[in-house]
Amino acid sequence: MDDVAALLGAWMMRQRWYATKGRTPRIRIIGTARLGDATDGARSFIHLVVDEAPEVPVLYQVPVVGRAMLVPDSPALICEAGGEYLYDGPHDPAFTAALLDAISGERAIAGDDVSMVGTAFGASGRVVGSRVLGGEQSNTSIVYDLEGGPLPFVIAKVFRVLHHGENPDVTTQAALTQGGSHRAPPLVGYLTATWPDPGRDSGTATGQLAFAQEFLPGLDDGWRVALRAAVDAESFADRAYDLGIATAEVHATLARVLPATAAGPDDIADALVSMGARLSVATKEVPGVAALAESISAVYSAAAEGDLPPLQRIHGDLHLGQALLSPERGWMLIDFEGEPLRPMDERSRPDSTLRDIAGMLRSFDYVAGALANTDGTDARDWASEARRSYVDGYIASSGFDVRGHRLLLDAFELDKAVYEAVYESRSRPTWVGIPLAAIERLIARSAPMPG
Ligand SMILES: Nc1ncnc2c1ncn2[C@@H]1O[C@H](COP(=O)(O)OP(=O)(O)O)[C@@H](O)[C@H]1O
Ligand SMILES: O=P(O)(O)O[C@H]1O[C@H](CO)[C@@H](O[C@H]2O[C@H](CO)[C@@H](O)[C@H](O)[C@H]2O)[C@H](O)[C@H]1O
Repeated sequence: MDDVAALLGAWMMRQRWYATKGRTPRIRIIGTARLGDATDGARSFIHLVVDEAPEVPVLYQVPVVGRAMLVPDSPALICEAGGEYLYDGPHDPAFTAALLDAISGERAIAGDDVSMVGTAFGASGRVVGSRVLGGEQSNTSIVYDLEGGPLPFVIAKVFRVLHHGENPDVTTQAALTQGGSHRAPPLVGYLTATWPDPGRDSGTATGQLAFAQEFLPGLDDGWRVALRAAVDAESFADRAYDLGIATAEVHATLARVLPATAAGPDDIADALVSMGARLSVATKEVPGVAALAESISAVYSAAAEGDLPPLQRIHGDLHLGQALLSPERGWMLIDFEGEPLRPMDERSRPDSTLRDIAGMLRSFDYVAGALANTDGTDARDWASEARRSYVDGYIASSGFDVRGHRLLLDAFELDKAVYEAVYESRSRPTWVGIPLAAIERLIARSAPMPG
């Protein structure tokens, strides 16, 4: 096993999803489960491995397929070990079929030090093809072509980094499916695992490994649709209005199906404390934020006077890239995993719907920012119209007086822009000016009127 661990580590460090780039992994396999054998003899496994090289060890899921024969020219080859060739599971048809079978067959799988079980919401179908979606980053998404079932296409998202506890990408979308929402692709099912965790009182941890949902082929996400409209100076008002309705409908279903609680002054105080904490981290990392920190704090303090609408499950990282526009079904929301920079256990807590609204408002501003960055096009009016219309649509569907909570909404927007400044400085430094400009605007508009 030690040899396999070292070989896996050498391969993992070259993968997009390897979380601590630049380090040499120190891998220990803590559990292995065999998903099944294909008719050609290929054996599908999921290894759970801990990388002990970083200060805080990271737990990964590594699905592999063992084959006796070499697959010529396969880019999915990981290594040769124990007399067989190991392949990266999501890129191998034996694993992709076994994964969907484990989910939709609701199979309980007892492995070495790890157990797994599938939960299904409906039948899927016979797999006739599968491929990994491009742009693989922290997760790996597999698209399936199916026959003989209710859905022609399914997408399975395989989480590479694992955590104990519920993953909102699964549980929030499961709630939407159970609540009958048409605003998110219906869930087909998911795979849960339990593994040893000496750091926990129970000695074990449980979390989701993967989920599958309907795949809607050929759709553009909202970011592309909006960017195209802005480039053509074509109004986005109607589509933004509909997106406001879609957001409100998702919120309504989630409030009905998952716990929602009235918010009191303590909740506002907590929300503002957490904004303050994010701000202080951001000031250490982004000089542009540090320069504005005092004024940002003043906006947060002003918001303390407001009243917070009820708290409930939300999307958590809503932006145009998380909305798909279907000609037949309208806007649908995806990727309910929450903000990647926020700890997983915080992401399922009841939160304010204003956070999602603020996230989408930021996204319209980003379209203008991205255009100004690329060719200097001024799309500020385009963005203002889209922002107004989005809020109008949200109010029309929910009846919730968003504009009556302007101070809090500004605070959530600022908080998101602060998050974005950190995100951009780490991932796309040339874009950091977009959230920084928004922070300046939000501060200016919140400043008390002179005289
Ligand atoms: N159900 C779906 N139907 C169609 N496309 C999807 C679906 N789910 C995801 N996608 C596509 O896959 C991309 C990545 O999915 P996402 O859930 O955002 O994964 P990640 O968290 O890895 O970014 C999306 O931008 C979208 O283009
Ligand atoms: O899609 P993810 O869940 O990984 O979200 C992260 O990446 C997003 C960028 O892809 C980032 O979104 C920011 O940039 C978008 C344009 O590319 C813009 O529409 C968003 O409004 C803006 O926040 C997101 O913040 C981050 O969590």
